[in-house]
Amino acid sequence: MIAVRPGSPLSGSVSVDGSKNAALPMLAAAAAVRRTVQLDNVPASADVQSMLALLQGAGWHVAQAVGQQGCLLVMAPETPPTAPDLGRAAGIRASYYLVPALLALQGSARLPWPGGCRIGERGMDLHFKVYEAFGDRVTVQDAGYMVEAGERRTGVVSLALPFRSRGATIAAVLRAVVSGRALRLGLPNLSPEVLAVLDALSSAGWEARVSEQVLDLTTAVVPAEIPAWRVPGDKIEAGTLACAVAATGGNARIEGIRGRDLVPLQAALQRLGIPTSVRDEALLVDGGNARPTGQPLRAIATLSPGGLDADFEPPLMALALSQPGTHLFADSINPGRHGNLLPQLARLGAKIEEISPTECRLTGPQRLTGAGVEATDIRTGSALMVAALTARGVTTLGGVDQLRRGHADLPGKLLHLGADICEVTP
Ligand SMILES: CC(=O)N[C@H]1[C@@H](OP(=O)(O)OP(=O)(O)OC[C@H]2O[C@@H](n3ccc(=O)[nH]c3=O)[C@H](O)[C@@H]2O)O[C@H](CO)[C@@H](O)[C@@H]1O
Ligand SMILES: C=C(OP(=O)(O)O)C(=O)O
Repeated sequence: MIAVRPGSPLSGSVSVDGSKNAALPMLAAAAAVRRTVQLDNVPASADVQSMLALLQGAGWHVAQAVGQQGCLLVMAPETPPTAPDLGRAAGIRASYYLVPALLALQGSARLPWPGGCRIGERGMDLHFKVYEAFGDRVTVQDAGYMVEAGERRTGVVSLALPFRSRGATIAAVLRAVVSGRALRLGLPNLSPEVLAVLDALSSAGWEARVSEQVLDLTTAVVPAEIPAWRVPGDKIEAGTLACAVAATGGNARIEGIRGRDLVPLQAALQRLGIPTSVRDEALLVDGGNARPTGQPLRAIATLSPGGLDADFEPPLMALALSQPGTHLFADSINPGRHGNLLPQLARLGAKIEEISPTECRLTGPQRLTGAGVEATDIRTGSALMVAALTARGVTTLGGVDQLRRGHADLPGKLLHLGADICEVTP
């Protein structure tokens, strides 16, 4: 468990780790290109460890660079292992990113339904449409699904998604990579995580052109040198730390980010009257000079390019509890998220009006009181830590394994900024 008590305003500098949600598809992309790839800034979060174990279980060799934390070499197997071990696939959502690499390696991919955060129904129908567009055969069973590679074909594969699914966009891109075919994908997801994969592939012989409506992927000259990819800094970890700093009225420098990934989060903080700026890959949060506006925050999760990532919504909700105004929150992308988060915030005394299972409204500032709470998913855990920093008394957070799935050490980073936080054994 983690125990959190309110204390002085957070201050100082802290660096974020690489993004878990960018590292996962980048590792799958490294597997899909079937050549040695170097990846840097790979976070040590539990889901990333599971992905590495899956790659190794399927025959890839993963070598840790000596003395360089977070720097890995991913090397493709010549032949598939006789008994692949994909036992951890049900534990993470992103196991589905491995389908294209497995098709290239062994002609089929049999996987359990993806796990990850329990935040509502999480379909794979669009992934299956992608594979069928490439001529693959998909079979679904109670426990999971199987994709079998169709006959080798040539020519451009053209399809349009009905909505901008991040997972289905990555599936289409990586399936194109392993088949060596060009892709024209309508209504792609253009989140920083997808763009990070496209950027990485550009150093491995693929060229992507994107507009809001279409993603075109074509082959280009394959460079001889080993592609070296860098996982972008975790925008969600940075946003969570920014909310924590702002909630305590502190000033801090959050390093290791790309400014463009944080624009929607900065817009939300600005609306609340909390000044932020980006300089030299650092987000500066000036909570000490906040001028609360009392304006309503509208934190609506969206898959649209440049919109608010769903994973920013929980820490913003925790912050908004301390900010004047009536604030609205919605996440229809992850329909079970509010069902996890709201009851836990209620244990701290938060009064939140549920308009529907995916929309809610709250009026701040509210006085919270420490209590025993549970991290029922990654972002519920991190949001509860933000809320606990302003709650009177001690908050104990259980379910820390959930938190660690997404962040190698979020409590350590808060501690570094001066939070009164420690691990306790119940
Ligand atoms: C590992 C990872 O990066 N997870 C992120 C990813 O999740 P995830 O991979 O679920 O994101 P998608 O954009 O693919 O899915 C969005 C929604 O569409 C649904 N859907 C998706 C594909 C499909 O074939 N059928 C279908 O119904 C999903 O169940 C989900 O409700 O993006 C979410 C939205 O930004 C984030 O909250 C998650 O943290
Ligand atoms: C929902 C998340 O992850 P996953 O999709 O892997 O469950 C998350 O990162 O908050």
